[in-house]
Amino acid sequence: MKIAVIGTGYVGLVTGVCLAEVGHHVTCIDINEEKVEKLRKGIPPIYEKGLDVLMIDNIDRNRLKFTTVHKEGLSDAEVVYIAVGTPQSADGSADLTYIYQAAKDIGEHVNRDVLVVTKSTVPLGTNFQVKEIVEDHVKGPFKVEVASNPEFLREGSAVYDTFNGDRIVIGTETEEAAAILEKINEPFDIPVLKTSITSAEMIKYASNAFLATKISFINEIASLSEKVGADISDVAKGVGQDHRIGSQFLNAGIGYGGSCFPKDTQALVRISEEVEHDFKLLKSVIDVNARQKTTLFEKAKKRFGTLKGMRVALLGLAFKPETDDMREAASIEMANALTAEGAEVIAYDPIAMENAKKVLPESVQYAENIENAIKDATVVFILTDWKEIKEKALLFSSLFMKKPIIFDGRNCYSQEETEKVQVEYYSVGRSAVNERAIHDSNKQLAASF
Ligand SMILES: NC(=O)c1ccc[n+]([C@@H]2O[C@H](COP(=O)([O-])OP(=O)(O)OC[C@H]3O[C@@H](n4cnc5c(N)ncnc54)[C@H](O)[C@@H]3O)[C@@H](O)[C@H]2O)c1
Ligand SMILES: O=c1ccn([C@@H]2O[C@H](COP(=O)(O)OP(=O)(O)O[C@H]3O[C@H](CO)[C@@H](O)[C@H](O)[C@H]3O)[C@@H](O)[C@H]2O)c(=O)[nH]1
Repeated sequence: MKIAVIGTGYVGLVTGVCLAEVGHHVTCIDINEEKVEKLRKGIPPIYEKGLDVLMIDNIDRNRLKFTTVHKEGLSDAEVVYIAVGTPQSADGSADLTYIYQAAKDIGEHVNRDVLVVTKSTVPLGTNFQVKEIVEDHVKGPFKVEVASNPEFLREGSAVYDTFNGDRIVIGTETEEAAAILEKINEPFDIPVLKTSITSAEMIKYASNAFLATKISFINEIASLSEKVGADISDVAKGVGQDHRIGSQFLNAGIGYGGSCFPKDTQALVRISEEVEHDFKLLKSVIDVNARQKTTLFEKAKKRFGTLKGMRVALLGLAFKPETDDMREAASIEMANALTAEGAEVIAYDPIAMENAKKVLPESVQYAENIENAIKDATVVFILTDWKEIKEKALLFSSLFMKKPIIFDGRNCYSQEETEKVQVEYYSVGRSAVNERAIHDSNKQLAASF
């Protein structure tokens, strides 16, 4: 099939590349010339495992093209995917500016009957607006159909997820439109759920809201566990072994971040308000997450009194491992709080440092490896559970720091391992380790700054 994809971000690029991989002829369109220039050379502008190989392969096979000229990609396309951003507006709702512009672009440039498929996460009713805008701008007697085909990929495993998804949701007004999308997706061999457009739009928000709820729930249990002396790792394991609950998304930590959960939970609250529904549960999920983001910093404040003048190592900057995405990363709030406190921050991330430099305070310094980040530091904060950080941070802290102290926002280590290497260790939902042994000497250390 001849397919156009508008937007080459995490979703558009992965979708375009994977559709080409299963045999479709795909043109990806983006307004960002620099991005398209890179893409044409086979260089993905994002870090995503396995994407570069598939991209180059499909460019070579002439099944995948990139352009900034909408007409080039749209005039001949039978199916057009919209995968532009839907960022959070000032009032929390989804900003649909890019969606409306993409719909206008489609209307102005298509030259045949077209099926417009929305992959972007959009509020209920948006697909009908897209249809209206496209119809208002088409320059011929072309039939316009729309479909909601929400995307469930996770950053860091986006290619894998596209070929191994749990379901493909197809929301359409007609059986014909659904049949076209089923045919396109047939090679992926993933179960298809056909629904109305509105239900498909709701499935995406409900899925993200539910996963965010699981995280805030386990973080609340973690806070409680700390107070009553339970261990959240054991608690989450025991809870998750119940198949009705499931073990995934029960990792307590410094809260959820990223390009989706924060904005999509806020957007769903706004969607609810528009129909006069007070979504109390989701509002609490958001509040708990906001509080969770500050817990590690508060613990450190309690431990030291002040962090003024201290050299603090931040390990892991991306919002999660295996991505260079800094959107709503916990490191942003932490770096801001530490800098405001007067701490000297030295940061390390295996992949996200270039992106981090654009959003972290200017005073933050960057180390080229874990060892350099921690060797002169008084305290280490772990914010992203990269494999490399999990493997090295504890050992290196015990070897290279004078009095090793770690605040771990991702529970990377067991209590036993930290006890063994004599590291003073604070995590989430578990009691502190080696706290008393060196507490007093460190208090004196803090007082000397
Ligand atoms: N990132 C994820 O993991 C993920 C997963 C599932 C769903 N989603 C949803 O998918 C959508 C896209 O997310 P993303 O992270 O890929 O966005 P992104 O911001 O990384 O990329 C969007 C791209 O669209 C381009 N663009 C904007 N307007 C355009 C236009 N008129 N014509 C051509 N290109 C245009 C931008 O230049 C940009 O490159 C959002 O609605 C998001 O909520 C994202
Ligand atoms: O047990 C957990 C699991 C995740 N997180 C955090 O939650 C955030 C989101 O993680 P994850 O869901 O793995 O990453 P995303 O790439 O943001 O993917 C989510 O958001 C996408 C965009 O809508 C959806 O497509 C995916 O299905 C959905 O998982 C990150 O900050 C994680 O650190 C936790 O704190 N504890």
